[in-house]
Amino acid sequence: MELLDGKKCAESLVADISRKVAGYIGSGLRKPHMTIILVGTHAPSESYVKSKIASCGRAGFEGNLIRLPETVTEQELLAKINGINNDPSTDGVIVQLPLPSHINEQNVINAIAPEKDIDGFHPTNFGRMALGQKAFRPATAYGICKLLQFYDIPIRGKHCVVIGRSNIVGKPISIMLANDFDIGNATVTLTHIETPRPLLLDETRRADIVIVAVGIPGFVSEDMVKEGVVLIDVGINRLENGKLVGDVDFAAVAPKCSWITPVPGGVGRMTVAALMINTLMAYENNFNLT
Ligand SMILES: Nc1nc(=O)c2c([nH]1)NC[C@@H]1CN(c3ccc(C(=O)N[C@@H](CCC(=O)O)C(=O)O)cc3)C=[N+]21
Repeated sequence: MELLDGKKCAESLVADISRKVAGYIGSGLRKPHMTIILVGTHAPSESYVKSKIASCGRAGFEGNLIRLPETVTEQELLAKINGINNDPSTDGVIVQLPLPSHINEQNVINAIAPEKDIDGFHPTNFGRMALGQKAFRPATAYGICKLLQFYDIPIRGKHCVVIGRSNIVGKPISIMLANDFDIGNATVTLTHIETPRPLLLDETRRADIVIVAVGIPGFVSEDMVKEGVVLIDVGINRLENGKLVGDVDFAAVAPKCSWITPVPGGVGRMTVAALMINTLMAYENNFNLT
């Protein structure tokens, strides 16, 4: 069993980005600029936002955090986004999810200018991604692709089983793995929490690569996978004792895997790295650098 080390891979990608940025700044351009909007004070969001801002610092980006109160109205939030859309000093914007229940998340995502949507959540980017056009790829799915590439994990011709059908992870990663223009050309089954158990087991036990994003600690047990599987754990679950765990019963399942992502230090790190890649792309688009 070997670890797919998201921390190491992310650090290497951010080092590449910072070299490019140093070159751009050396030629007189401003820094790439990521803006994050955080509504309220949801504790996990605070921690994710902190790691994004820290990553901006390491890459030579400007990262700024706009805090809005929990009580902000949808209209006020949309107005703020509109202001950032029209501000040429910001290349990319993230509205940290989840939002308070009185705000419709899809309305907010739809309000972000597609050319600043470094999360890759806007329908325009999702559609362009699915169709093989230039797009911001959804950051977690893109980060997983980068991690598989970094470790030279073969994808072509493999049987991949994705568990979880969210718009931000399960759906896009299943498309990207199957596409012939991403890292793709895999054969993919998209399963989810309502997949009948026997059908789910049939799929996961045959899978060469399993990607799980359901948000349930210990969901993937040892009996669900075959010997030598590549296991990508997207879950981030905080237990009552404060420990961070994924969706895989790591101690029991890891010995069966050829490769597995740890939590922490796996996919979470890659999500942040992918956001940095997307921000650099937004910046390069703005300055016609590629
Ligand atoms: N608009 C939006 N874009 C996002 O990209 C987004 C979001 N909303 N909402 C929440 C999820 C989650 N997410 C993570 C980011 C970093 C880590 C990360 O760095 N995790 C560290 C540990 C973090 C810790 O210790 O708490 C690790 O896994 O090693 C994890 C998860 C981004 N998300």
